[in-house]
Amino acid sequence: MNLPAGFVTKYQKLMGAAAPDFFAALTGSVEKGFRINPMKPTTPAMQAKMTAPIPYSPIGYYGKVNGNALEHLAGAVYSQEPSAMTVGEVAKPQLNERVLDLCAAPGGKTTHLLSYLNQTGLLVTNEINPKRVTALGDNVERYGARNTVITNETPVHLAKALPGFFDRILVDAPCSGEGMFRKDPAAMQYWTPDYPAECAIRQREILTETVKMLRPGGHLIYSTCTFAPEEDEQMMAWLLQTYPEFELEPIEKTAGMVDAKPEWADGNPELTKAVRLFPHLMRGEGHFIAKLVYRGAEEVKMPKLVRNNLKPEQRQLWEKYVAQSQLSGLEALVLQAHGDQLYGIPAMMPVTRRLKIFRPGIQLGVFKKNRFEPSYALALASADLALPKLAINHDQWEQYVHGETFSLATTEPTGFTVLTCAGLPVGFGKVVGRTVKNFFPKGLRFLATDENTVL
Ligand SMILES: C[S@@+](CC[C@H](N)C(=O)[O-])C[C@H]1O[C@@H](n2cnc3c(N)ncnc32)[C@H](O)[C@@H]1O
Repeated sequence: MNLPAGFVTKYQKLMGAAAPDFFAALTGSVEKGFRINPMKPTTPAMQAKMTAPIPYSPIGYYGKVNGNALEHLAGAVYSQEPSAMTVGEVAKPQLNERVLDLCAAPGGKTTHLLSYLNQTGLLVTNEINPKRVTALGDNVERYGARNTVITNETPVHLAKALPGFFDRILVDAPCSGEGMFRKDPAAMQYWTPDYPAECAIRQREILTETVKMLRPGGHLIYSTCTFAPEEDEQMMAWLLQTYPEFELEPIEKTAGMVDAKPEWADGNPELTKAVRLFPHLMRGEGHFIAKLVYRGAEEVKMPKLVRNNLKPEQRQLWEKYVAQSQLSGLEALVLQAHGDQLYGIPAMMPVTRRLKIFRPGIQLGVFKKNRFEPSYALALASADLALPKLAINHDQWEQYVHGETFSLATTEPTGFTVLTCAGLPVGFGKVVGRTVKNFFPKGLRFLATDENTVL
């Protein structure tokens, strides 16, 4: 791998004696990792893989997972390079907080935040790019979140709609991606000596809107996967100068993390509280993270919250399904029909008419003529819900994800049933006697074999 010449010249100066080690690491091999989803059961295959814990994350492990494996498709594991896991650990929300992940696709940090919210509070997860928001939706659905609203908005629009609203905001900023050179060498093609300064302009615009959305005492976590001081220390120096009501909070440094470098910005010693992750000092690709607290005093009046909007006949169909399936655990959600789709909206979500909402909550199912059909998303979010469940083996799971109808050894109660494999909910089937009709989403079907689904 040939690093861009301008990059080498710049970092020879900045890194000094450490430059050869830094460059050598950037041309070395990529470090892989995965997180487990604490809201879902751990399968034996996961246990067997969880041999090398990541020291700074209780849910992170070194190693690679297969995207076709049962555990990945059922949202029990998430593939994430180890240094990216520091962001979720630093951001770590408290239960019941209102959290915004402003630059969220494909959802690595979002799923990490969800692990700590544990179905409480509210996560508004936003992606500006309409193409990338789909992947975010898929990952949130697989993860089984019931407390999440997905928006497809600009920071400007969000700040207008939700001023002073959030307890915690993560800005995992679009950046020059120098920490991705090893993982994705194509990132080097975009790099020019001016690129970090161009990215910094956009980051300042994003942060200018972000600060408007925090409550007094709220936390802002800013991260990049680049080494460029313009986007890291200099961005935080600018923020502290421009918004004196923000203070940096210290981040604990372990496993090779080092203090951020005031000498790469305005010399403000406070900047050492932020953290740098370099690939020659730790097992990961590289990141910069800063955590700030907002000391402003002005409370904003909380907006009106979402309300149920079901028509009487829709309510009846839903209540009939709840009674038949003895479903419980969703009582806290606000129910809204959008067309024929039923959504469960987190109760802490305000009414925001002007926002582009990609998914207003968890999609619970569809109203069909005279009946309600539960959704794939509900099955994936049902690990801790009371619903009819039926254990299937791995061979049956392979048939299921291929879209086949399959048979059971015994007659089971008729109706929509969450199928579980190795304890993990994998989707709905409709049991009729000894036959399971297939409700695995058509767009996700694939030919699974014992070989291509090994975790
Ligand atoms: C570093 S990536 C996010 C990675 C994500 N947090 C994760 O962990 O999977 C930055 C994201 O910011 C988005 N973005 C680009 N320009 C933006 C802008 N002006 N405002 C907000 N987000 C932007 C990009 O589309 C991209 O998805």
